[in-house]
Amino acid sequence: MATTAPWSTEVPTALLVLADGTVIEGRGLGAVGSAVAEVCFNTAMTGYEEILTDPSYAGQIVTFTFPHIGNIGTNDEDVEDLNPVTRAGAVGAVFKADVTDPSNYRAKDHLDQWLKKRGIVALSGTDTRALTALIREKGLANAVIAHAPDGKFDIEDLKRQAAGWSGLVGLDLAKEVTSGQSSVWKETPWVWNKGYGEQNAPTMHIVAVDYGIKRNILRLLTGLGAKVTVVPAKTGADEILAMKPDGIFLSNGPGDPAATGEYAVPVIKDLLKTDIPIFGICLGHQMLAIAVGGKTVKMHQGHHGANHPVKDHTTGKVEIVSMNHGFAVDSKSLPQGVEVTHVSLFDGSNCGIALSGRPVFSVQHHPEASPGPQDSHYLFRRFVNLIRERRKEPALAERA
Ligand SMILES: NC(=O)CC[C@H](N)C(=O)O
Repeated sequence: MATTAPWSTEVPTALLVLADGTVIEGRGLGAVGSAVAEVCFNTAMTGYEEILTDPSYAGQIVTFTFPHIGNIGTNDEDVEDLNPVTRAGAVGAVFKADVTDPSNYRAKDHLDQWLKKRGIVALSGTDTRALTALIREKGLANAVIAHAPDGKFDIEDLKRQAAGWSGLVGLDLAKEVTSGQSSVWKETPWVWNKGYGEQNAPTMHIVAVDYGIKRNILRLLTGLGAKVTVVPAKTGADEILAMKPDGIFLSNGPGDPAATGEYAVPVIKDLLKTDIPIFGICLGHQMLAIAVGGKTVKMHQGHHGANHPVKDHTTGKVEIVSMNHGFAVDSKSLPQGVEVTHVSLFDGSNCGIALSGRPVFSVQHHPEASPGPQDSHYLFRRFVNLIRERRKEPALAERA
């Protein structure tokens, strides 16, 4: 069913075609061409550049519920993907309002040009509330987003492509977006009027397994005094342990955790045989849960936004967090010895686990924010404190 819209007298230059045959029209921007992916919605009001460059969005089209996207332009600093070869992130974007010229002192590029350079196909001028309502009602949808400046589309072919795509379930995308080689990360968090800093006097060594890692995770680790070595997703446990890490970090990433677990889970199981502190975020959380015997499930509409309330059962405190996941750990599947530490106050889904009496924990949400609130930054301190405890060093205050 085509939407009736104010531009219906014009020729639409972009289409979003859902697997059920729904056709949504709009104006094209960004890359010309098409992309098959899962369409989700993100409710964050800021941080579109970080969202679109989060490698966990590989295989997805992001519908922004905030109506004005692009008005602060783009810069070279707010990107979150690490691998310059894959430039992983969302493959498509849907906006309500047309993108205006950038107005911000940090802007380097217009969002339209930036989307083109990154190969992201986008559509503006559509009713994103209606699309969001549709996803909430029917669930995350497989779709094709297409942009043709002359407005010529083979709609039947687009419908076939959307309906024919097998979807994210069973898809391992971490292997597509991970770094090709190990590297040392030195950049520390952004400070007003100074920009990013550099960590040149680390006091501990963290090895971060890159399943599609976000830069701000690395910055927060270096900011707490770590040297961080980033290693590719398929690095073996022996190789990781040979680097003599004080702590091991399991990153976020795209795709189905169950599919990624095929190579990641055996490594995590081996790492769990040591007493080295381990911290996982999002995909890393899901794979840690699988490694200890739990299961993940596909969610109906996923969690993508920067205003999700989560309760930390270990302190009783509620934090407002950044989220980006379409799969979740099934709390009921977790064996004895695995504590549920965090729960979503939106739907009760699992948001964190810890292994009883061991320095191992993980969370579903994104404590690094970027974009989003910084309520959960304390989790990086919790991880660093586990490392400090093992090294018999005094703990940092959990909140800065
Ligand atoms: N941000 C992430 O790491 C996402 C994890 C996983 N791909 C999911 O969608 O649930």
